[in-house]
Amino acid sequence: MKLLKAVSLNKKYGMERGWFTRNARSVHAVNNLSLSLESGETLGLVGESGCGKSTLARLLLGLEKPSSGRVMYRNEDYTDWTFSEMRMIRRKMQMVFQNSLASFNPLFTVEQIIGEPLRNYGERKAGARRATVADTLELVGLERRHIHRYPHELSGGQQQRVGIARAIALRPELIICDEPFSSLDVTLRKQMMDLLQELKHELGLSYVFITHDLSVVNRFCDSVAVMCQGEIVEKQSGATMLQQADHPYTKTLLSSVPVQDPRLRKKRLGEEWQPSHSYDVK
Ligand SMILES: Nc1ncnc2c1ncn2[C@@H]1O[C@H](COP(=O)(O)OP(=O)(O)OP(=O)(O)O)[C@@H](O)[C@H]1O
Repeated sequence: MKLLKAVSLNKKYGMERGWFTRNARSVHAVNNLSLSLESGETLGLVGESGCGKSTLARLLLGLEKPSSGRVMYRNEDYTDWTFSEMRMIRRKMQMVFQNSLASFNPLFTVEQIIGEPLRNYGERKAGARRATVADTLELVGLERRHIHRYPHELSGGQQQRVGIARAIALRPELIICDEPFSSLDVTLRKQMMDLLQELKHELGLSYVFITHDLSVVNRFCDSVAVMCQGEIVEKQSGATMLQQADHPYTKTLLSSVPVQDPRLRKKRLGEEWQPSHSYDVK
């Protein structure tokens, strides 16, 4: 069953008319891009900085409208839906950000942060909200005592766990993760990847996972799409990608990223592996 589908998406910035934008150069951030995601799939989206990954995420979430092309959720075309029409789909599609702290209201406690989407979607009873928040905290590996803490009283890993808890509070079907663990150290990153994997099985989630880290793709993604200058230049299964990349851009990407399975790296690039150069998260 296709959960999400994008057909010939284009997003151009700087095309608006006005004194401020008149002389600005336009940017073709997403260029004739099509992709689909099956229910239960984890799709990795990799590509260098500025290639359009976050723009694509915003288009898929309906936070921005494409210049042309269509987006569909369970065969429902929501491209032209208004903000309020998007409500029911937003409930099913959530996002985890690179820097959760920046996305939290600093005056909210953990309980309020995780409870906010529940309140927005009609859960008026404080007791029921608190029970769901407590269940959700447990799911992400935080304790009840964290419920009254403010974001700045949490470690970076705990903040990301709260970001995940907020995303799953409404029990969505799809989570779009935009480099959620890039600020964490290797050990924490592995713990968080394991957590997402457990949640996937427990809650039946699908993921679009934006990352620079090819070891994540290898370990976590069922398939991977490589983006270059707003286009998907290659899409394959995660393991195949690291063994048989076709597109020259993907090969460059593979050779420039230090995180790789040492055996694959040796096989792909004919290099001797130096243990000190690897920080594989396995
Ligand atoms: N609101 C905007 N207005 C104008 N240009 C934008 C806007 N958002 C993104 N861009 C441009 O679109 C291009 C793609 O940006 P985007 O943030 O999607 O890339 P990215 O692959 O997510 O980068 P990174 O990995 O660094 O986050 C960039 O050239 C960026 O400057």
